[in-house]
Amino acid sequence: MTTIASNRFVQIRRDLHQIPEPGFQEFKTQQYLLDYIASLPQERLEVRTWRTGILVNVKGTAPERRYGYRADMDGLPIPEDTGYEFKSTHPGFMHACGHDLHMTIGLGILSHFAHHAIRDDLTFIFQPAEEGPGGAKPMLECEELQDLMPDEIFGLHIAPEYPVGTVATKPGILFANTSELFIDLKGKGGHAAFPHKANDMVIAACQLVGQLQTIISRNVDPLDSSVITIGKIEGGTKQNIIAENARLEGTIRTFSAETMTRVKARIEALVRGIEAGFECSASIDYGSNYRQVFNDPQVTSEFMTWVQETQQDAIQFIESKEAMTGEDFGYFLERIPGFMFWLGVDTPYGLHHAKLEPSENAIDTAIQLMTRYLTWRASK
Ligand SMILES: CC(=O)N[C@@H](CCC[C@H](N)C(=O)O)C(=O)O
Repeated sequence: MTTIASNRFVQIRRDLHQIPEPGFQEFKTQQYLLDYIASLPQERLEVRTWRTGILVNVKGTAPERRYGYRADMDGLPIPEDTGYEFKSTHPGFMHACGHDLHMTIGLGILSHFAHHAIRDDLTFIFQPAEEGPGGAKPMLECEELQDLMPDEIFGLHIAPEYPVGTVATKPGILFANTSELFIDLKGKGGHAAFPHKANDMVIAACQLVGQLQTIISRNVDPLDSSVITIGKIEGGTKQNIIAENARLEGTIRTFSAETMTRVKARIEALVRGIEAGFECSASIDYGSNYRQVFNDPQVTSEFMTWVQETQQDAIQFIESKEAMTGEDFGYFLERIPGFMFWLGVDTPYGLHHAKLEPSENAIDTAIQLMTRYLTWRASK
């Protein structure tokens, strides 16, 4: 059964779920968050905005350190297919990666500390554009954050495969290095009946998709997990017109920067080969690149011990493996020690799926866990 507080946060989640917006266009989302934050006791709060992001300084009573908590804000271009009564009101867009829960949990933790002062300062970061083009790196560098820069920072990500009440993380690398991948091919269009008078880019693109996978299977150490996914392929305009242009859109995942460099070198070699073989021209754009999410070993191990020794009644802890997901939270952790953890939300469909329905019972679990953890840290 959910408590009165959690019913309130369940409603907040449902409100946010209905207004998913793309990166750096989270205008309604930002306003909703600001309105809620304005409803909290203001004596120890200082609120700043940066583009569509929000920073909230919660002043401690006798601060010795500053702890940060980050939640991402943006939605995904996925037509929602859940059974929710509170479906997205933005056609073609959905919170399909749990950012509605991430923001709600962030508000819940913030609300707790707006009502219950602790010794140390807190910086809450509501960050835009995690799914792309990436808000963490520019937000880290923004003027508004500099005097609120935390000494340690924490975040979470929903995990559909784990039951509610599960927290999973590990010291060291948790998420992969990522690079987006956009390849455009240009040949010569023509009539479908006269292929010899044209230069078909559909067939060139199809050949390239297959060749790209040889990088993972033939050029990368099988023990050094890496991924190339081509998520979208476009080419042509009509069934009886030979395609002059084709476009591949994908993403690369590696656990080391060196392997990312190696993979990109092979991509470029294969694309040059397609140009020569199909007498076409090609361009490659790597879009946004994210650092690996590297959990500080000391801080993370201490958190793991604290959870297992003090929260065992409410939390089942799992030491997780690395995952090939990306998260630009990695930029925060590159500069500030801290960790990210998986939060179980017990749902059959996975991240980025149109039917994702994370359990709302996880909201209270996460709020309780992080308010207890930060209270403990600020009393040590
Ligand atoms: C947790 C999660 O799903 N993160 C995304 C991050 C996307 C990074 C970038 N836009 C890319 O596509 O590489 C993921 O896809 O892992």
